[in-house]
Amino acid sequence: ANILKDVVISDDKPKDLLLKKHIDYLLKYGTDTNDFEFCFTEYLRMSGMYWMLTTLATAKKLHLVSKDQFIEFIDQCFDKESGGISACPGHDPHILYTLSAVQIACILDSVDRLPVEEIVRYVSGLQLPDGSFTGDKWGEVDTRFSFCAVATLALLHRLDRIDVKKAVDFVLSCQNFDGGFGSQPKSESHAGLIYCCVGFLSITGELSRIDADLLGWWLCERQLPSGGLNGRPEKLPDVCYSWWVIASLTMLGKQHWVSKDQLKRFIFASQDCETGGFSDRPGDLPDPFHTLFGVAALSLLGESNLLPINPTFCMPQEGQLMLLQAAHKYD
Ligand SMILES: COc1ccc(S(=O)(=O)N2Cc3cc(-c4ccc(C=O)o4)ccc3N(Cc3cncn3C)C[C@H]2Cc2ccc(O)cc2)cc1
Ligand SMILES: [Zn+2]
Repeated sequence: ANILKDVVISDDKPKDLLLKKHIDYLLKYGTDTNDFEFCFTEYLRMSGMYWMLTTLATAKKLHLVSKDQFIEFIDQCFDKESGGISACPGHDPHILYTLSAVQIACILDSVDRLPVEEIVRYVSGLQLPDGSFTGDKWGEVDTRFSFCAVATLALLHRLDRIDVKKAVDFVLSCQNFDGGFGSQPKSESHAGLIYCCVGFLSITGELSRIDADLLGWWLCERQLPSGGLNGRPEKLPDVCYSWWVIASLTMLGKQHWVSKDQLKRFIFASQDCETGGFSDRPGDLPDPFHTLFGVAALSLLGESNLLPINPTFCMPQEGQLMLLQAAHKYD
């Protein structure tokens, strides 16, 4: 008998969304600058800020933070020489953190305060002749960076500044026989990379190029008896995979292929009722990364009191954001 790796959810776990606790968890996070985890994650600080702000915006609590501190941080992380943005001052610029910074500026309605032309030059400079993208000057190629490139340029309305056709050809060359995608041609299918490639094809208007039924089947097979979703066969369920799989299925129009109620039960059970926040699975320590992806997945599943979130950009929908920002203006 094959040993199915899964978790058992004890009955004392939360059965609904403890939204107030998550807001308090995020607002408190990073106030204690000696906190071990806060220091350990300095190298991803810009992304950590995007994860926190997107959660607050989706919970309609953006008014609890002052936008200037975030815009100033982006300015301190802007690398004039390359036009790229780093995770924190003094670190090397990278496409991951350039996207996070542009997402933060969009959420705070401050795109006009970004060095747009320099950022566009940085991103388009990372495209290789075969259409693929490197993450930074050190040259690592990964389909994650193809997604970051088109997501950044689409948010700045500058998609015309790269060779989109070649970029699409490269991503399609990373499609596997199981319908999934990996980080490079011939790499193993993985839910996080499938999200990046489906998102990339959605932004470039080429979703019709993939076999949605074959990929939809691979994605809904990620659901386990606990209701949780894993990232690959034989792996444990994890809240962040809820987002990668559900966002991909939603973009493919097949969200109904997984059991929504069982998935919500797994996500609710992954909340920490003491400190607030979501962990990767019930009983583990929470972090801002899993807190965003737990709230974002619940938003896609129609949870009340949450703004609808865009499955491709993992940001509140444009219209909702403008309403929120308008309200923010008159605080
Ligand atoms: C705790 O160990 C890790 C391992 C990998 C990373 S990562 O930067 O390569 N990354 C994002 C990530 C972040 C956290 C985290 C803890 C505290 C904070 C503060 O904001 O953020 C935790 C995990 C994590 N991972 C690892 C992971 C998640 N679920 C299972 N695992 C093994 C994801 C990882 C890759 C990544 C995914 C999306 C993204 O936008 C950026 C990076 C970070 C911490
Ligand atoms: Zn995870």
